[in-house]
Amino acid sequence: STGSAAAVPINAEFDIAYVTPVTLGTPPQTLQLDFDSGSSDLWVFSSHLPTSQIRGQEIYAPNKSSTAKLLDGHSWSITYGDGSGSRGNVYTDNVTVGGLMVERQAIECAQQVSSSFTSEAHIDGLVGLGFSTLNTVSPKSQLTFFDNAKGALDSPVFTADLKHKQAGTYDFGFIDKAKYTGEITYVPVNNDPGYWTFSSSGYAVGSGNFSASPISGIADTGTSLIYLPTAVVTAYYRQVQGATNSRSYGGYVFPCSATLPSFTFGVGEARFTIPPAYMSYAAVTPGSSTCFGGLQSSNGVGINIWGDLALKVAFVVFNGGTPPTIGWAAK
Ligand SMILES: CSC[C@H](NC(=O)[C@H](Cc1ccccc1)OC(=O)N1CCC(N)CC1)C(=O)N[C@@H](CC1CCCCC1)[C@@H](O)COc1ccncc1
Repeated sequence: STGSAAAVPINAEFDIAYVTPVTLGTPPQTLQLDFDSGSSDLWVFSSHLPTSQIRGQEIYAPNKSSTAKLLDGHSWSITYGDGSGSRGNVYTDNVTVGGLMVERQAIECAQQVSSSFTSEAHIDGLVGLGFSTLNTVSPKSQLTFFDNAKGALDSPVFTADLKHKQAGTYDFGFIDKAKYTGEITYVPVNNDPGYWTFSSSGYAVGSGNFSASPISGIADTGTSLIYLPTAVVTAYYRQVQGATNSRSYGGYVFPCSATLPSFTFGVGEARFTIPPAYMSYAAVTPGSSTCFGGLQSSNGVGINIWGDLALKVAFVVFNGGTPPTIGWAAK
């Protein structure tokens, strides 16, 4: 079997996250979920949430689904890198993504979400696509949608074709040759503790020379930006007039009028260049002439992260075979 579903940017201006329609239960309840290769819980806004924590999101009501079953005595609680979090109880039910159905998928129903989730009306929950070792359900941890689907897939892979300010796709079980050009460069994945961790072969700032120093980081569809070591980040912002690392804004900012260099990263012999226009994010406050950089330091995060900003200039194959690998191709 295979599946294919749209990845739609939630913000018309900046690609800060992408959501994908997912149907849950019988009769089907459709929610817009953020597919996140940086975590491994499938959780949703639910009928178990206080209404004060729901502001425009769609909810999943297990008691309205004839195929929902309570996973008795199980709970979950998760905190993300940006400090947001949620927790609740667990049901199993049918979950369908782009024509691909998994029966008895653990659906983690939120009983509490942090304020940043309440204020993000476009995200009704997450589908974790990291390795199942990261799943937070207790006392028995649960499998991700991908791990549950894997055995039935034509090939044990999913691919991400994210785009700038337009809908892309997540495909499951097959590699669509129409979505990329040239060859796919595969590199090893270290899935301990459970991220899609791979080694980039180096980077270049603008037209500068390529620095061939390996950078270990995670391929993370659930993170908007790129978080890399300080040496890389300072080399980049040294080329940006008026750039500063702002404590108050929590990262590198610069005048929105600044001329930005492109940023190139390597995967094996392959090279991927992020154009200058993609390297600036929202103004720090609406209407401000100070903009937030797409490249930030990983110092405060603890791991290097290749988020949507890097993923959207490539076609990426998450190969869940043995051993797992990750493939990057131009498009
Ligand atoms: C440095 S990990 C920060 C990262 N969260 C982001 O990237 C959020 C995404 C977002 C959220 C809500 C609206 C719009 C965008 O966006 C921003 O933080 N920003 C974008 C906008 C920009 N102006 C400021 C910075 C993050 O926790 N991801 C996790 C998934 C994420 C959680 C929040 C909801 C959306 C999905 C996940 O993959 C990585 O989990 C961990 C990473 C490292 N150790 C532990 C966990």
